[in-house]
Amino acid sequence: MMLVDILEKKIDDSVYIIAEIGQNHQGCLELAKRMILKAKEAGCHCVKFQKSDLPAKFTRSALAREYVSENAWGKTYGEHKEYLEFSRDQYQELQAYSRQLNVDFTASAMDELSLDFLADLKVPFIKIGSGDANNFPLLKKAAGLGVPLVISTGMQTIQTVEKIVKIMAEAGKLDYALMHCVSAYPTPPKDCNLRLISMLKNRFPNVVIGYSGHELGVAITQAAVLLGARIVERHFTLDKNQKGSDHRCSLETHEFKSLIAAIQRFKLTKLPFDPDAIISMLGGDQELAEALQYNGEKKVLACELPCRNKLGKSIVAARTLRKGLKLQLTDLAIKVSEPNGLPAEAYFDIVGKELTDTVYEDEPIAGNMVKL
Ligand SMILES: CC(=O)N[C@H](C=O)[C@@H](O)[C@H](O)[C@H](O)COP(=O)(O)O
Ligand SMILES: C=C(OP(=O)(O)O)C(=O)O
Repeated sequence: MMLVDILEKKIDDSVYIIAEIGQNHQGCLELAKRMILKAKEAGCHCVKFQKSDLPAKFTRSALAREYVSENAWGKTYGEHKEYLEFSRDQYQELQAYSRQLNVDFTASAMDELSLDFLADLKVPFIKIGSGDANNFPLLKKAAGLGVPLVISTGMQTIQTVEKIVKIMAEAGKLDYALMHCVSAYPTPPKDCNLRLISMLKNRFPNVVIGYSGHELGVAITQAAVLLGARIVERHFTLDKNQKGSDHRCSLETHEFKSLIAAIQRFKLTKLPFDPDAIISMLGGDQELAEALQYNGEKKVLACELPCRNKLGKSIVAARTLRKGLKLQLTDLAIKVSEPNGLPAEAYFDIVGKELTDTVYEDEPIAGNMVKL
């Protein structure tokens, strides 16, 4: 099955399944290949990686910060991320291997250079992860590339989601999907907020809605499908006990197989089901009930704050900017910064505003540095 068939609504009884290998390959090409093979054997339609150009995604101080964690692959966050990053040649090798196995191959583009890189590789679609859902210039650029997009919405407010849809509409972009997502690893069931899938479907009836889940197990993801998610993404691992931030909330091969088998048994043309029907269909327990309870409007949740602080994007100075300057777009860049600055969604709002402090290149612009 191809993603475009879902995006063009040519198929309405199937779900496109993405195995998010992400950085669960431990920086090892051979393990990455083995994971691709296992994901294909489990029945996934796509294997996905995460592509970053580190100086484009992170400020120098974000790369230099100490990373003290049992999941660290280096002393600093930069060394850690470098260890997990594959080169162009390695990407090409993984892409060729996926082609041999007849499984789609792609990655999330975590900065503008990575977006160009993936467009150049001619992947079937590009993923924009939650960390960039408020990175409006990246979204504008992505919308102009002529490549289908899958955009996650974790750590964001409904206002930001509306802005994403507006950016796509202004670019005349139709072939994109929005993924409901909560960026907490693992996400507690009560925070999964699955009803937002129905809300997104009602609010944006022309947009395909999917689910990128970080909870434990498969039942909540099955419920997401019964609410109408047509694309499912879950982290994939060959062993949940390995070192790394994402392994615990990932699915092993047998779990992907059981998730896919369950989805194939669903009568998807009868969708959507209501939460009570879903709980009884899935023999649901307390956790499923919590995931399906109404949790209010889409907002940034407390459980997402650690991820937003670590990987959320801020506005930073593209070059040294002197006090008194009226800010122009070319003065600004969007990166993960240490400490955080104004959130990326404020990018267009601060243009024309006066800077009250000098900000050095690659340093964050904080709220109190701009006369609003
Ligand atoms: C928001 C986002 O990018 N999340 C990604 C996708 O879900 C994650 O895979 C992170 O890259 C990962 O959890 C980071 O872990 P560490 O900080 O140990 O490299
Ligand atoms: C961060 C990512 O995904 P999500 O926001 O869907 O978890 C990603 O795909 O890189």
